Amino acid sequence: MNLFSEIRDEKENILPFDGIVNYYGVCIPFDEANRYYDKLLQHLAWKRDLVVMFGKRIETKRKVAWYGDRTYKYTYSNNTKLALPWNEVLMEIKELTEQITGESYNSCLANLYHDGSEGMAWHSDNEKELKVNGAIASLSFGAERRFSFKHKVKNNKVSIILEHGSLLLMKGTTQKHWLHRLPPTKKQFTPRVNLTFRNIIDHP
Ligand SMILES: O=C(O)CCC(=O)C(=O)O
Ligand SMILES: [Fe+2]
Repeated sequence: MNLFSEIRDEKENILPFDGIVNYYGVCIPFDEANRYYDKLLQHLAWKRDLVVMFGKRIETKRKVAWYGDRTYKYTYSNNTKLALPWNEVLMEIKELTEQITGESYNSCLANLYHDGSEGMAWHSDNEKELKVNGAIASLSFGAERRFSFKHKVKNNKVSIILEHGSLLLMKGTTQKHWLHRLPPTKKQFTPRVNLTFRNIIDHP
């Protein structure tokens, strides 16, 4: 079954089962979202990411930056990152996200896609450092892009367009049962900034 949906009702779960994903739509007014977009491009410590593809470590064109309450370590693709301290713009957006979603977050992974040729392959955010079944809030700025979910066993698919200034919340057992990705597209030529607010388990 291939289910395509663009749902704006914040109360509605866009997944049919085995997880909860709420699309809140545009939460940040256009001018405000523009201001954040410019600030994020300018003030985040953007660096190319490392991924493992066909057993090889590859540097991506997509850039990332990672921030948190403390210098948390986060390891994926055999690559350990240390969180940087929050800056002003991220703290402002984090507080806004906490108000809207009613959840709290202690870290943020930021992604910068320069154009539609850059995306992110199927994965779930289930690294050992992340709180199990913790809420992950995803904010989008700049170019609109499609975001897709695929069930790990049943192959159900759900897609949504992430708009400038929008918020998507993944929670419950979503990461356990579903993969997600940002597919590349030939239809976008401008950058997109994505912020995913998460909770890292704070080991003493
Ligand atoms: O860019 C996005 O919308 C999603 C990014 C993502 O899935 C991640 O950082 O884990
Ligand atoms: Fe993800």
